[in-house]
Amino acid sequence: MEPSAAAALPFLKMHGLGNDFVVIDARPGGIVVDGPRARAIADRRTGIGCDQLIVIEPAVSSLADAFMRIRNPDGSEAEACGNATRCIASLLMEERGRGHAVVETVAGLLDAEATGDGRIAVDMGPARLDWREIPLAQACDTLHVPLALGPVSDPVATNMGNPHATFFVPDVAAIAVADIGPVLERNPIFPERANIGFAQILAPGRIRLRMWERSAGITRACGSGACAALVAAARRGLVDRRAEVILDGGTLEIEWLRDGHVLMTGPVATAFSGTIHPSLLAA
Ligand SMILES: N[C@@H](CCC[C@H](N)C(=O)O)C(=O)O
Repeated sequence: MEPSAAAALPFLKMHGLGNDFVVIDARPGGIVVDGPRARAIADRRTGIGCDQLIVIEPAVSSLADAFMRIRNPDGSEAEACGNATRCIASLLMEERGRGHAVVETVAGLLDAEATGDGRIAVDMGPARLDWREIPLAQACDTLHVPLALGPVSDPVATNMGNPHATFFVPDVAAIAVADIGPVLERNPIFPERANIGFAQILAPGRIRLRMWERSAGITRACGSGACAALVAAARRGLVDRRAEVILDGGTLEIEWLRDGHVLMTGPVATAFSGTIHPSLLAA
């Protein structure tokens, strides 16, 4: 659809634990929110501002309620976003008047259900552990990736639909995430870049996690990052298969099921709504 025809395009501002999204429903008009438009909207100085732009599109699969397209602030497309999946699932549940929804993404179909206490649980699909699936640039054991920078080394790589590397550290508060995060994200061992997590084991069932997200930088929470951290910690024998992951913006409950799927449970919130200024769609 041409930008002029989309002059009154409405949006919702939602977030999961402070990981914030501009949500556009593209089902009615078929509007295309491409990379340049996503960049313009996501810009916190000149646009609306968000960690990710989320576009709801008609489902491709007959098993899904809608398709969720995820764009990072640089306009690139991400394959997964745990916090946004909870947000979109809650919108679809409200729309359909039921307590479950199936959200389609480029990485697959994600089942979600309301837990009854205001939170949403999402089956984030299987954690993928082979180096080719992360992807990494060279064959290696994903439990010990040969990568080090300053005080961090030896991360665990996990694909939760999107690529993650989790570093275990004794004190996450001491890590200069803004300095080393962008360098690690772009290390040549990650041909598609990677989301970088810094995790501290607080107790057998509690992980403190700070995130540097691919393209978005430091965010208050990252759902897929929390899933990756739990899987990484369980593979290292540091926690059991279920833990609370405490992010800057709050806590997610994560469980790595025996079938390899990862279950993420947490809150969703709507902050405000508005319409997108046509200049942001002219990009
Ligand atoms: N905030 C997200 C992850 C968003 C995508 C990520 N930046 C990527 O590029 O893979 C989450 O909650 O999972």
